[in-house]
Amino acid sequence: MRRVIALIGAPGAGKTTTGQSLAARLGCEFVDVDQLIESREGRTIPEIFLQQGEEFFRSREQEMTLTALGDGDGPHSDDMSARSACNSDATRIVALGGGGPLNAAIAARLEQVYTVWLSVSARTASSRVGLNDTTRPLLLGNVHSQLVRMMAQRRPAYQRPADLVVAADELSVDEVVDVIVQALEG
Ligand SMILES: Nc1ncnc2c1ncn2[C@@H]1O[C@H](COP(=O)(O)OP(=O)(O)OP(=O)(O)O)[C@@H](O)[C@H]1O
Ligand SMILES: O=C(O)C1=C[C@@H](O)[C@@H](O)[C@H](O)C1
Ligand SMILES: [Mg+2]
Repeated sequence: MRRVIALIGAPGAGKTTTGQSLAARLGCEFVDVDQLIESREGRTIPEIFLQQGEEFFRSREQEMTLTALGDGDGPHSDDMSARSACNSDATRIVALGGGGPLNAAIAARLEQVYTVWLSVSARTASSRVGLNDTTRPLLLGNVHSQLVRMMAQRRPAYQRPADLVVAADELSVDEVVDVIVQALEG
């Protein structure tokens, strides 16, 4: 049976970067849900928010996330341009969008896969996304204060499904991958 490892956490936590690196280390498939949505929609996430609003984005996010987290037999493989080359189809790494775990259907599915919460402080997240980020519609304005508010609100949704919590403030990408691999082997 296919093993799915889901990476969750705030914007800037490192889901995409860590997911790519973990997939390379394990030699397996990688899917980034944000990239999948952009590729399926043929436009960027800020464009989707601007043109059709957050509600539309969230419904696409639910659909794409459930597809990515699916049981491995779904129609995912051939048309997921965001996946990386892999030499094993036993495992798939899925990096969710930052808001994915707030959705009830996604939260339920996260209970059935191995979920890793990349936990960082708002300070770390804002230094990583940059104070003038324009690619994340929910952070427009004061990035740091938006992240403080968002992360306080989301903490339970990240905590609940997590099989592994990686406190990633002080860790390099390689070190985060080491922690995950050790937990998977342990
Ligand atoms: N452990 C780390 N140490 C230092 N920099 C990191 C680490 N993880 C990620 N980064 C850097 O932080 C930035 C944000 O990382 P990334 O895009 O992977 O975050 P994300 O969780 O996918 O964010 P989003 O939810 O917005 O997609 C990137 O520039 C990345 O190189
Ligand atoms: O935190 C969020 O709600 C979001 C994070 C990004 O990954 C994107 O999914 C989108 O910008 C929304
Ligand atoms: Mg990302």
